[in-house]
Amino acid sequence: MRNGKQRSRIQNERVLPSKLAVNFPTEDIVLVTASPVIKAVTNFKQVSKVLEEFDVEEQPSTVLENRFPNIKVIESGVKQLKSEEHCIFTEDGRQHAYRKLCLCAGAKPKLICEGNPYVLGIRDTDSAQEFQKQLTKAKRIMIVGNGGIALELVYEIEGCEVIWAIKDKAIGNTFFDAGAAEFLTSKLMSEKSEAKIAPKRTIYTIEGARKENRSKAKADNVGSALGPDWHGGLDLKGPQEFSHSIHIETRCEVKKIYLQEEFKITKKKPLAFPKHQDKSVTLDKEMWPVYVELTNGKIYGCDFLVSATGVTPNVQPFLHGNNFDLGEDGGLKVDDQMRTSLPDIYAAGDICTACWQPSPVWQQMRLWTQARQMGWYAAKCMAAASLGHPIDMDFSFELFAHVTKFFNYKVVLLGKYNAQGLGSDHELMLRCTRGQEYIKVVMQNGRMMGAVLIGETDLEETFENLILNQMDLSSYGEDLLDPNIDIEDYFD
Ligand SMILES: Cc1cc2nc3c(=O)[nH]c(=O)nc-3n(C[C@H](O)[C@H](O)[C@H](O)COP(=O)(O)OP(=O)(O)OC[C@H]3O[C@@H](n4cnc5c(N)ncnc54)[C@H](O)[C@@H]3O)c2cc1C
Ligand SMILES: NC(=O)c1ccc[n+]([C@@H]2O[C@H](COP(=O)([O-])OP(=O)(O)OC[C@H]3O[C@@H](n4cnc5c(N)ncnc54)[C@H](O)[C@@H]3O)[C@@H](O)[C@H]2O)c1
Repeated sequence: MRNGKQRSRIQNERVLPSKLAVNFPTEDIVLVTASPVIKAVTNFKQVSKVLEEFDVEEQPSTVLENRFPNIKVIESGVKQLKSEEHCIFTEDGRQHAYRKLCLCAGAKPKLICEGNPYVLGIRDTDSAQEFQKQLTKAKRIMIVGNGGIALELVYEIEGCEVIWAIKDKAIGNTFFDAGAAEFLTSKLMSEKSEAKIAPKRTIYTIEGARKENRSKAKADNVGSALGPDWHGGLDLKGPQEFSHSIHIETRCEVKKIYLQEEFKITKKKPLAFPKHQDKSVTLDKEMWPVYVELTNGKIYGCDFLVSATGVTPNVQPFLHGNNFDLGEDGGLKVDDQMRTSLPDIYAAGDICTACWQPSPVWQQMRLWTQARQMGWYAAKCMAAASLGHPIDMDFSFELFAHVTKFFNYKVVLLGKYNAQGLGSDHELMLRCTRGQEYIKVVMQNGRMMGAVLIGETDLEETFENLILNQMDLSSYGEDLLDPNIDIEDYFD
């Protein structure tokens, strides 16, 4: 790569080409993308050692090309990879040789009923706009799934009845335990129930049962995925005059979706939208385009469904003829240098499955933050490999750290925030002020392993340090969460 004539061709990922372009100003860096726009990270803020906050902005590819003259953007989807020949074929009929390649083709929504026109997925700008368009005419929709997209939608949608069907007993299972879910549900169900109660320390067991004392817990081509605040520019409003109208069906999945004509023949009885606090069951007289039968036996009519049921890595265009090792979740397995199992091919972001021995307080989640960090680190690894230099694992993989917003609360997740993989040998400590803050820490052998911080707690930096330095905190006991103790001073 030292010779300017040799080429390094890189698949998509905004961070990665710019990092390479800086490292190798005399090389050709080629960004091949199916998307007509480049997603750029803007307003980047390093909140603490590992926590980052940023916006994501769509920019024309010329912005990148003007800024880095050795980057060339090719706007065409990759339809085939021939790894042995070190080349890719794009939909515009061209062939591109590479010396090193990084695959960053993201993921696709994993829909509950692929191909059904009444089941929408949300991934990119086009699918979000299609959803918005359909919503303007919808009187009732069903949202299936209990992760990031569902949490954002149920809070944002107005003027349309929403039936939220979740597999779990509490909301937001990919981010929260039952305690945090309860804190958020009260906000969702009544924006007015903001009355503060005295701060109270409570301990939750893994099952979420409340105890007053500390206890051992038993414990096709896709566009770029939308980024933080993706709904900010969309008016998620149905045609009706009310703001929120949400009914949650817990512990159920979708059993069958019927079209109107098909449903009429079944003679099954759909339920009306349950009105707030009305326990009586009423049958629905209205006609709907689709009817959804849930595994709990209930049937609801609606205009359409949103399947917010996770993602699957977008590996398909690259598999034919290439013997990649795949992870259990279908991603391209990458090692601690972001290398796939095939020579000179790296991968980063949603498409890959991290297969290195992770730090005890890090796990992979398909998030913008990790896609950015992986893209950055993959570029470093590619550069180091070309120069024959050794490279250490990037610091950002020492600790899982994610900052986001749910229900208008700032949410910070650190380390093993849901005690993932810790077994039953851990304790949870909690401080909660309804409508204001929810703080949970996960402790094991006196060490802090993870934390959930909801609201403006100002604790992220201190907790991040405590998790990273694995200090023995046994002697501090419950003082750790005492609202009258300034914990930052404590550990200075
Ligand atoms: C609605 C929504 C909201 C989200 N909100 C957040 C959030 O608030 N915070 C957060 O951290 N994460 C969020 N995420 C997750 C985050 O967007 C993804 O984790 C992140 O975008 C992954 O980055 P990536 O570069 O791996 O993939 P992507 O951003 O999906 O980029 C993949 C790129 O590859 C291109 N591509 C695909 N196939 C081909 C091909 N065959 N040839 C050429 N190019 C191809 C695509 O056009 C795209 O440009 C959200 C996701 C969604 C869907
Ligand atoms: N603020 C944020 O950080 C944020 C916001 C939106 C999306 N995202 C990310 O975008 C991606 C897509 O979001 P998402 O919400 O679709 O995925 P997700 O992984 O966050 O959640 C998927 C949910 O679907 C449920 N599920 C899976 N299969 C199901 C089925 N057959 N029936 C019913 N439920 C099922 C899972 O239990 C889980 O609750 C994820 O990587 C997510 O982390 C992040």
